[in-house]
Amino acid sequence: MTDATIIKKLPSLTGLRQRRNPLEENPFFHPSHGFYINPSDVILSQVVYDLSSDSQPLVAYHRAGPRREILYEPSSVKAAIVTCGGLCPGMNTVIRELVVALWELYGVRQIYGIPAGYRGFYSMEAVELNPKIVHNWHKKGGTVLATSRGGFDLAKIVDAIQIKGYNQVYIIGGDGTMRGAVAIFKEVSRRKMEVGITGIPKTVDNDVGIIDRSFGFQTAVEMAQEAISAAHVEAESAINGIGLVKLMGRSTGHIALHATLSSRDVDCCLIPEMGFYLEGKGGLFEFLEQRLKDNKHAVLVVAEGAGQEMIPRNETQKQERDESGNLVFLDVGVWLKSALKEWWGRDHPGELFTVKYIDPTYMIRAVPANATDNLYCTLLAHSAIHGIMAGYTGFVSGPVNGNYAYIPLEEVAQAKNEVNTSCHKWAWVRSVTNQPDFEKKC
Ligand SMILES: Nc1ncnc2c1ncn2[C@@H]1O[C@H](COP(=O)(O)OP(=O)(O)OP(=O)(O)O)[C@@H](O)[C@H]1O
Ligand SMILES: O=P(O)(O)OC[C@H]1O[C@](O)(CO)[C@@H](O)[C@@H]1O
Ligand SMILES: [Mg+2]
Repeated sequence: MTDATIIKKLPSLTGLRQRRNPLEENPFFHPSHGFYINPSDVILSQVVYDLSSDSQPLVAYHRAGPRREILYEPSSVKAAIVTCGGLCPGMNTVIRELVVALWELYGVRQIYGIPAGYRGFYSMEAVELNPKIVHNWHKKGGTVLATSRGGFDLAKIVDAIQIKGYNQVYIIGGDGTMRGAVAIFKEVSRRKMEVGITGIPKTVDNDVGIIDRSFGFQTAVEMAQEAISAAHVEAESAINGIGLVKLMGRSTGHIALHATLSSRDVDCCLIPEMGFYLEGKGGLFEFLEQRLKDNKHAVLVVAEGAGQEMIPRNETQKQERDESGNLVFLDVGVWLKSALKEWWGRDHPGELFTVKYIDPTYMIRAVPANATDNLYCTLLAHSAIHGIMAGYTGFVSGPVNGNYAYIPLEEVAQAKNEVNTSCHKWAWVRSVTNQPDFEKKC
């Protein structure tokens, strides 16, 4: 650690009295040396350095985990848990583990689920939760609490937190949710309320930055394999067959990229971070023409956000947004399928050709988390609880270089994890598929 190390400070509650962590007395834990995390323990944000270049300051985050001293008297805790945005494998596991760990580790007895996302704070009755109620939730896809987009009314939400007396709020959601959580955290601080606010990043697209990856992502990639295999079988069993699979990924192509690398059946992977074009030298049609000549079939994987700028839109479609304000996308798979058919009919009249389009969109996210993601969700929930019990607020827990860290919420809300098309991973995709370097023309 050098003088140039920047340690990302976390906001803390100030009006509560320090007390011993009740884990000390918990019959299942025998806190040994090293069990508690020192407030001075940090995780470095970067572990790869170029020693030949000028040294940059090191950036470090506080390490997540139980603290010897905490700020809440467990019997005074009234916790609220909310899930917002789209579904993601593992949401129920996070809820379950928050409830079970608050109850079992810290002895908290007042735990409430807020139904249907942010709007639920002020428009619906909260549900009382305990370990019995949530015991098998980790085996279910979706979120038992229900979720929604939109409905973010800051004043009403914070009023509800104040009136109901919640003093710990666990917010599970994606980038939009995290931006909302920042606003709640700031308003709660402005009103001088002693309420811990923590975000648990959820995004099947894996588009949240700083953390290594988001929960549910690996499950989604695994689920995508079935669609790609089916597309491959369909394409192989036809004359000049093309299997086309559209995968989630609004503005990032992580699912498409990882599914492509895992499958090895994919001939071309199209992602939002890399523009592509259809006609002419180096275009998609020329590439597919050659693949069909060589292999008699081809498999295309396209992320939903890819090629959006090429799809013709009417004026209404140009303006269309979902309840949260996200642009509504047109179906790139449907557009691509029709463009492929038009191309083949034009350039190869009378020759057999088939495009089988598979859209497993919701099937890859509306499933329970796999074993790896379930474990990950558990560690996230535990980290969040330990942090909030210690009095931190306005933070997010997540793995940074393999270790769990507490990251300022504002930083996470702003950070975006895009596929870096100049890095090794994308080069690897191109070496596996041998697809064109569309960037040459784009
Ligand atoms: N800038 C913002 N400020 C306050 N609230 C926001 C903001 N952006 C989005 N929200 C709210 O956050 C919630 C979830 O947002 P959104 O629907 O964009 O999903 P998300 O959290 O990004 O998850 P995902 O994109 O992974 O499905 C919604 O209730 C929305 O109103
Ligand atoms: O149809 P919904 O629920 O709005 O969700 C669709 C979006 O949610 C995500 O799964 C997460 O943002 C995106 O990949 C997708 O565009
Ligand atoms: Mg989002």
